[in-house]
Amino acid sequence: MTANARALMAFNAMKAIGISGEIVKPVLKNLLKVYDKNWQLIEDENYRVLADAIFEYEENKGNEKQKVEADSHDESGPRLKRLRKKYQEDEPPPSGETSLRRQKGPTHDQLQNGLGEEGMEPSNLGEGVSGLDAVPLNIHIPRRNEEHSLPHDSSIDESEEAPQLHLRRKRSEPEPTSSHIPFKDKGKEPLVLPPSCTRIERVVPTPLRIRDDTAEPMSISPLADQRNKTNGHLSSHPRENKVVTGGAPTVVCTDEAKTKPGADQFPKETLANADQSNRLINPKSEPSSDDFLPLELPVAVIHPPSPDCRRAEDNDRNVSNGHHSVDTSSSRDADAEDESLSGPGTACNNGEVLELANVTEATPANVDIVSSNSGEVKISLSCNYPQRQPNFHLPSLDVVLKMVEDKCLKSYKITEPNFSLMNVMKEMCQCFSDLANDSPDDNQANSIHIKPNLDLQKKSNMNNSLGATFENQDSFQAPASSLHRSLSFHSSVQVNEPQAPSALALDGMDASPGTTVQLTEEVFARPSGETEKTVKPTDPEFPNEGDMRMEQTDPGSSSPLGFVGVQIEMSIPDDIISEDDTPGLLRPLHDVNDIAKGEENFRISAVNEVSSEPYPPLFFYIPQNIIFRSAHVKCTLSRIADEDCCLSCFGDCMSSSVPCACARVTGGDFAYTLEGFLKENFLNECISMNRYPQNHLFYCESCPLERCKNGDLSDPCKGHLERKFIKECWSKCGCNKQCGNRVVQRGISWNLQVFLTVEGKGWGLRTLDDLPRGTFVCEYVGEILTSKELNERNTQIVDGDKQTCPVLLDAAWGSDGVVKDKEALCLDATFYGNVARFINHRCFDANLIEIPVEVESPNHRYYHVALFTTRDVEALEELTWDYGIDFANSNHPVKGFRCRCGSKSCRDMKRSQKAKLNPLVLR
Ligand SMILES: C[S@@+](CC[C@H](N)C(=O)[O-])C[C@H]1O[C@@H](n2cnc3c(N)ncnc32)[C@H](O)[C@@H]1O
Repeated sequence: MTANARALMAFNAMKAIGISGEIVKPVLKNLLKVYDKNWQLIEDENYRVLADAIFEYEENKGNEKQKVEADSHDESGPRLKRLRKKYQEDEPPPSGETSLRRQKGPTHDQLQNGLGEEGMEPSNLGEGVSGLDAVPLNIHIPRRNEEHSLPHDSSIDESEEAPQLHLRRKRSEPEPTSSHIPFKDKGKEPLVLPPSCTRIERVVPTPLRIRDDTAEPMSISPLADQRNKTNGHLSSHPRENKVVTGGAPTVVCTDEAKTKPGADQFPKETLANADQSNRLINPKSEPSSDDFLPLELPVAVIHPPSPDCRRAEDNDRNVSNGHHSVDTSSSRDADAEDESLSGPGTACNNGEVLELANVTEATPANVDIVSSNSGEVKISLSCNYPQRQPNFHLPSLDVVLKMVEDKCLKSYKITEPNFSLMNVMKEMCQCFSDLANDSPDDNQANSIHIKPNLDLQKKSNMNNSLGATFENQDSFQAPASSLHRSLSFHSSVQVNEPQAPSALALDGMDASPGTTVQLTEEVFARPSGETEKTVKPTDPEFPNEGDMRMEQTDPGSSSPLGFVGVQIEMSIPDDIISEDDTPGLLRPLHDVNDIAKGEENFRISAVNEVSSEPYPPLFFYIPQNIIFRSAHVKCTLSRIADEDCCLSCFGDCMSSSVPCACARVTGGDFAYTLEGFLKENFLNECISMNRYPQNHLFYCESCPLERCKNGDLSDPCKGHLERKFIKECWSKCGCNKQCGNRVVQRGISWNLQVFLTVEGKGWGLRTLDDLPRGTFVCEYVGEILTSKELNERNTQIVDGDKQTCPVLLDAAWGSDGVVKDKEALCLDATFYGNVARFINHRCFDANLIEIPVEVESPNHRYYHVALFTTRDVEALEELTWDYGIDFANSNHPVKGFRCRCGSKSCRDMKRSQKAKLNPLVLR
């Protein structure tokens, strides 16, 4: 924000409490000097310092006036009334008190003319005195432990003409116990103030906003960020809402400053010396509680007049409260602002230069960077800076972050435009906090302790400073550091209340009831990486298409299209190709208690019982498909004719004796039983077609798969498997979300777990529940891309083991003869995917089968791929499905790997032959 904007906000804030700009201006100007243009300090606690300084200033002027009047008249005239209670040396401030004044303060005229005792009675102050509503003011309430101020120095001669500015030092305060904080003004009625640390839910329309320094992009998913940022809308997902008016972390926190416990805060000698300069802001002892660490702050001293005050200012960009100084741009702004306030050449019009002098010697400065939501875990930088090194200064945190991000972007080929180092660190704090707070006792039976890798521990000085142990822990469990490569995982077999997926609109708008949501059919990426969505004019090929507006009526329903229309411009990061564990691999960190990060109905934990490899490969967890780039997904309401929906149904279609229109695709019968499992016949047919494909292959005229390999000289189609479809009811149908013909769209309904396989297949997925045959397990979710795009992806990948495992959406490619490239779709879960990306392959007799499911589109080219059990599966059994790999065909889109499925019918002949020679190969 520019200095001018900040100045304007300061003026507005003061205006809101009745102080005119005329009064504010000189004081603000002076404050800027004192604080070395650190606006933060002025803005903290809703301009508390500024207000205090103004009152001081006015009081002094009032005193002067009274003095003059007393001299010239026998009887005293009206007196300026102090508006605030100044904390006296021995008197701690009231609990939770802030100096924020909600009362309508005196006008400039009142201040000039003096104000009678009665005039200051709250009852006479008019609206906005005690009610928060009337005052258009946002409040920056410091979090506990976070208030920092320097106390008033009683040694300062307050009768001086110049405003006495009080830098405030962190003051210890007990946690407020009441939300009603008495604000006394020499016996006046207390005003109701919000307690410190109180979340202010209401933000009144004003340029001032509650700052949310700690708020993370709730969703630590960059995708969500992308969605939010590129669309300029707030996402509808509650975790992503970061509106200051509500949501979780709206507590406004000032940056904390810390020091070594017990450190002498203000060396007496320096204070004494400075005092002689008649400008020392002398600290006074403040009550402290255990909650507070004494502050080690640079003390503000005022030097004697300097001929070159500008230079002095520039040389002394210093830190305050251990916090970073203003960045250079804001400094420039501040300079400009300073000039705008005082006019050119008057920057040092008092003939004084204020600087923040570092009075401690070789003092470590702690710069708090970021903390977990609850604040108990934080990342801070400890900086031991050399004594009196003239050029040493703590740089602006913003500038540091920018520099590191730029480096990361270059070094690690990060293509995510909204990549934020701060978010990564925030996520780290939160993960640490979550893991540390995860009580092993809660889940003892399901706790799996992995012995730390002692070698690695030794190498990396594993004895962590938290004193955490990795086995036999009592109450604290330290999360394993990814650097240390040791861990203690706890499986979370916790059943959450099933939650309806949040309403998502394609443009990222909050799809609240009745909201008109504009669905866009294609999303185009600009070269810059921004996204642009356009509604294409009617396509002659799809004559019914045109206006694609729809009414979103069900607030609890998932996206009507079942995928999020976000264009992700992404090239394959080098680290995927080379080394998953490359330091700096920039993907969201896994929450091993729930790798879905709350996106699914159930937590999906990740456990490693076989090695010290801590986490599954990193990827972006998405619960619904997203479009990569060129995929032409035709999902428009106008294309969904009424006959494709069961408009006349009501409640549960399964309760009707007559199958509804949606059952048409499954031969006039529902694919599901009343209990929500696949019907025997349907399942048997699907299994049979899968296992014995010979009779169910079709060949397209010009196969997109071959085309993208060889262009016009493409080989003939090698055949695609015809598949049986399920058609579920959806939002345009008359039934409700609980309708028995809506199974897949309701999401995962069983406890699943990601685990490291012992057979060397990498990570796999297993069930923690017994699953009956025909159970829907999960959808295969990933990026929707064209087979051409997939081919391009595959050609970039050189290491066979780090390949994509895409699913071709080719079940209907033969029906139209020639499929256009942009319509030849597939799903790839390598970078963006859901839990299905962990399901390993098993030849022939896998316990899962993939079945196409149409939810929102009658277009067979785009459908969902759902995985159902082919037999009863016991708890803890690995879930597998047959990728359909032709191990002999090196051109197969799923690149071959050495199959370790263990099936007697394993199709990987090389491996099978080896196994015959050495039975140990197949365990
Ligand atoms: C979709 S991923 C499955 C999850 C993967 N295991 C992981 O750790 O992320 C497919 C990859 O898993 C491995 N994989 C899957 N099934 C396998 C099998 N039967 N034998 C050996 N490796 C297998 C292969 O490396 C394959 O490329």
